[in-house]
Amino acid sequence: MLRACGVVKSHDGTPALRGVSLGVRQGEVLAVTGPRGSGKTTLLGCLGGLLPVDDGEVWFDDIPVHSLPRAARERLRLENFGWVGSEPQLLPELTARENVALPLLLAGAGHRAATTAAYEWLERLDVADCARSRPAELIQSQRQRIAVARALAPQPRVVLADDPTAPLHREAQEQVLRILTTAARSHDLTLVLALHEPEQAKHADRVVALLDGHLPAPVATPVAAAVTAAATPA
Ligand SMILES: Nc1ncnc2c1ncn2[C@@H]1O[C@H](COP(=O)(O)OP(=O)(O)OP(=O)(O)O)[C@@H](O)[C@H]1O
Repeated sequence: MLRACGVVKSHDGTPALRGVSLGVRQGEVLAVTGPRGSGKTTLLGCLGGLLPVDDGEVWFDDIPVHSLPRAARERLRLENFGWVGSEPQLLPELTARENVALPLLLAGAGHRAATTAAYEWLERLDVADCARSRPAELIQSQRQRIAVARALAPQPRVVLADDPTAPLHREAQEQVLRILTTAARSHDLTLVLALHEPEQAKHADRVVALLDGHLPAPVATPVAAAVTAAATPA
């Protein structure tokens, strides 16, 4: 449902993607791993219509994202894509619950339905007791859980999560990744995760590794890797 074909993208002359092709199936959890600067954020930005590509194509179902004018790309993004960044970007003047309810209200939900759904997502993310607090009153890991709730609440078709566990300690990282992947599987969302730590990719159905803006070779899926490891004599 989401495809990049030979995508090339530079930032002010700095090459970030040098001809990347990959596809993501509906409902798939794909992890993109790679060292700092390998192009993960740029790839997610191009897939999600945040960044225009310099060359190549990006398709969302049968929609050519690469050739949409900016306003149409923006609309497509708002209607279909959720984004979780490595830094929670919440509106400071709104409470946690209002932050999560906002995209639902913007999509046309009634006030009561939006605030009820927002509270349920805050509960799932284990931050329901923060519902009435404003971001400045909360710690970074609580803000990040709220940002995850905000991305999931409208149940977009695709969630792009760029190093979503960066501000969290190890135990919370595990929990947030599990919530993201479980929500994806139970709601048939497509989830693309950019991850620094390759071991976090165990939550994904498939893993690809970016290096210097290239996708050198497919990496074994966690299942295939486990089978290979089991078949290899110690
Ligand atoms: N806004 C920008 N201006 C200039 N260069 C940029 C910009 N954003 C990214 N780059 C460069 O593009 C390349 C790819 O960066 P990108 O952020 O996509 O990689 P990444 O794998 O997500 O890195 P990180 O893990 O540090 O987030 C890097 O060389 C980076 O320095």
